[in-house]
Amino acid sequence: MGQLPHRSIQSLSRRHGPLMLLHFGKVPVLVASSSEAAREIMKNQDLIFASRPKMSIPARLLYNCRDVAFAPYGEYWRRIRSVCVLHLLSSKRVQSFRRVMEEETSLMVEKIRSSSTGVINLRDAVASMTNDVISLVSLGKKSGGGERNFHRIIAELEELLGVVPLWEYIPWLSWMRRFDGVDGRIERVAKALDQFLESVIEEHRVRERSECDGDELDFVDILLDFQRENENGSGSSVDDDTIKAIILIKIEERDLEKMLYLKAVTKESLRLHPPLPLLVPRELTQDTKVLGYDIVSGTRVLINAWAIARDSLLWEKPEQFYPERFLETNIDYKGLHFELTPFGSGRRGCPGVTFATTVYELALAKLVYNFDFELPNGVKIEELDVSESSGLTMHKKFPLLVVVSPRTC
Ligand code: HEM
Repeated sequence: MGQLPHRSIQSLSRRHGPLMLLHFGKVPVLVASSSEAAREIMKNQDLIFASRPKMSIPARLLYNCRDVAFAPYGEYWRRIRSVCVLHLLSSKRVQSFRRVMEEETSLMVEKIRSSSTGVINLRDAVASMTNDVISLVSLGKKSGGGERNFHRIIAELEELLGVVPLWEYIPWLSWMRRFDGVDGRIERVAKALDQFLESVIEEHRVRERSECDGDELDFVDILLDFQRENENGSGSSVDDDTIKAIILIKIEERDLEKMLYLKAVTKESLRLHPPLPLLVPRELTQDTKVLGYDIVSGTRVLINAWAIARDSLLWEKPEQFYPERFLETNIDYKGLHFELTPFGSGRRGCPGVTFATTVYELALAKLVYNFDFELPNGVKIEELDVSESSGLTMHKKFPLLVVVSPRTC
């Protein structure tokens, strides 16, 4: 599979077709690489494809998969997802985070403006702003000191969630665990995360809540309220580990309406560089047929959204960055168009779409409004290295260094 499995799977599917059944050790894995196959899995048969496989690394790091993204399909998942969607990720709630987003994107612009070096690492500037927005709305405080360290741990968590160890699929290779160092990293990260989240929860518990306006509550406040309501009411209890697991998946993720070109640029960026190229693995819970092939219950499912978004049968000049293509079509990434699903679709589709795209578009709008950008040392745009790094989420491998100059008009 190599470091970039979406690329290896794409070349395999070019030879063997858009629906392949692979065997990772003993585990059957169905790989979908066409929009028809993706529609079949995420829409027509969504219910029986809505579970997640139990994988040992997420289980250890995410409190036995008590987070929304890795929890198996069922009542527990339905309950915590609805808390996230209703209280944290709805359009109304995202609008209430708007002030934080405005302030942090303006602060990013000011930092860039006052930088004396002239050459800016844009990748890190945007990542740091996104981390600050997410820290503020989730934890109620900004990155700094201990939290900076926390962002390093989160980066390591993200990397570990993307590791697919051989011993996961081939049990007799489990002796390798003693030598590959993965277990040690998992234990270190799990401990550091737990200590940090414990302290955040404790701080929120002892903090006096003044006449708090509902909109000022952060994610942890809301989850603690949910915990209290469940203790007093008839619902089943929500313990601290559940709260920690839910916070983690939120953090890890990290008058625009009229700006059509800007929206087209967002779509084109997500088409060419979806942060989760293979989405999040699913698991089939019932025997079925997909595009005429029999698939047995328990099969894992990967959807190569990256390959579908570059399929030459669906896209003209698919490798070219050409935002204008979206000015002439209504295709978007909200889960209804299976040629573009960077956020997945159906029951397990990403509930953070509005949150993510609002921050992204606001940051982009402020950057292009305030600055002109050039690549340093006369490098041409076609020469820019856009290689990807490995992990659960895909990042640009090398920093994006740019020379900025303030716009005068
Ligand atoms: C550009 C940014 C983002 C991308 C590309 C993205 C993409 C995805 C994808 C592909 C999935 C799996 C979908 C599927 O299986 O069909 C997912 C799930 C999820 N995402 Fe996002 N996401 C982003 C940002 C966010 C943000 C900011 C949040 C929260 C604040 C978030 C919260 C979640 C959650 C909770 C799930 C699990 C849903 C479930 O399994 O029920 N995401 N995301």
